Amino acid sequence: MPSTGQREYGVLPALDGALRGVVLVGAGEERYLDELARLAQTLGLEVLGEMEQARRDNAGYIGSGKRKELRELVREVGAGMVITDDELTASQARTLENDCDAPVVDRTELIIRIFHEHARDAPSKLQVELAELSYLLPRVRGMWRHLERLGGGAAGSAGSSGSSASGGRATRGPGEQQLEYDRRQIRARMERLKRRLAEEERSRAVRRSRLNSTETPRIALVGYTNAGKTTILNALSGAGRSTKDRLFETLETTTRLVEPTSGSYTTNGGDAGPREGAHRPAFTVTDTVGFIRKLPTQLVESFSSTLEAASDADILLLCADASSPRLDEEVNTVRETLASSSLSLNHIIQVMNKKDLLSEGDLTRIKARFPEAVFTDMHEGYEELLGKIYEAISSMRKRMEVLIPHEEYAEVARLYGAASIHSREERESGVLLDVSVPASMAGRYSRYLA
Ligand SMILES: Nc1nc2c(ncn2[C@@H]2O[C@H](COP(=O)(O)OP(=O)(O)OP(=O)(O)O)[C@@H](O)[C@H]2O)c(=O)[nH]1
Ligand SMILES: [Mg+2]
Repeated sequence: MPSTGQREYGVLPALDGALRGVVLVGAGEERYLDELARLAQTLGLEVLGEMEQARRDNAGYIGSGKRKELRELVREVGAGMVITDDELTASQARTLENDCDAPVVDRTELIIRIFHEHARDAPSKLQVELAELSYLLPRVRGMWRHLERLGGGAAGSAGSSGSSASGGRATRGPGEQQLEYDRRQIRARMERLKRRLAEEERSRAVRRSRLNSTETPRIALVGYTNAGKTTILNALSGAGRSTKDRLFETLETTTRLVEPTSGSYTTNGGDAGPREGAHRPAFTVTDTVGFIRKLPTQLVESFSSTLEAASDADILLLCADASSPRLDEEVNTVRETLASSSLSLNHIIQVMNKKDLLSEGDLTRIKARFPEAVFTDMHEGYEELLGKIYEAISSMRKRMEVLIPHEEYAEVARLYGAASIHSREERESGVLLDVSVPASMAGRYSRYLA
């Protein structure tokens, strides 16, 4: 198989350097070229032009007149590639490619490529490869030509024997037999990947059940891509996870333990700080893969761990980029996706991040619309957020005042880490504690009720 410069798990060839200048095309009532541009930039592409049409054309995405205009535009700005804001069928892509005389990449392929670039751990890589193959399968015929154009003639399709990958293919394309062979190879590879993912899923389920059996409250950070979830995880836990101004920077869930003394946050007295003798419980925070509107169905598997984390969580932090011009839609995309996966949304804390990018006027307006939200930025708001988290943890717990005899000190020690301790007082007969304990521990301590 010819070398395409792709990584070993890759299916789509690396984009040829000459194609890096692109023209974006959006058709239909819902068009989001600003977001498409950010997706393109995340891949290092340069947007040279844009074209929109309110009506979607069945044959070639945009109408035939527009396709001619597009051809002109592509030539005029010297673009190497066209990117559409919606997924195209193989025949729509072919029509558009022919008429505008440039390779066409649709929104789905673009997002899959970003996932490919950003996948770091083994499960993410498997999921991305599966997505690539399921995208490729119905497009095998067109792909030969498409891959060749994108990869500068060095295309090798997934699982292909490579026998027809050389010589003359540009004009003739592969024969029926070769196509059937390719499809069979792709399906076989997909089956293998699914089996491996199922194994991963089983071991993940074991890990989850182990985690779920502990008393430690679980918090999940979910939200639109680029909202600042990882930034908040780092701030709360002192983790040094990568945050970049790229879409889908995080492609794997990760869980950190936040202990009252850990992390880069400090409780410097003040109103939000705990009282004398008070002790806040530890909790775990899970960072997840971001959401996006019109999520390619091929990538749903990549979000399963996000949805799992969300459904396991006791408290959800819904993060939004408050400075986004499409704030409402982004909040709704996240809420609707969660609602449609029938999660119980008991404890939700809405976090409006990137407060520093808001004007006074916008801040006031958004506060009025989301009165319950906590506003954060890289410098402010984490104390308030922690306060809300502990409030939610307490509300899931039973508050009780207990007097534990000194000789049973081990029972006091057990409370630290698992319970919120609101106050502690040494008495002659023992330690008097005002605590909120997880419901599962309430029975154990009821014998000490003061
Ligand atoms: N100005 C400003 N930028 C922020 C703030 N929080 C995060 N950012 C930046 O926004 C970008 C995205 O932040 P991340 O924490 O990676 O966002 P994410 O939600 O984890 O994104 P994905 O993993 O891609 O879904 C980074 O460049 C951050 O530095 C903030 O409060 N203010
Ligand atoms: Mg992230």
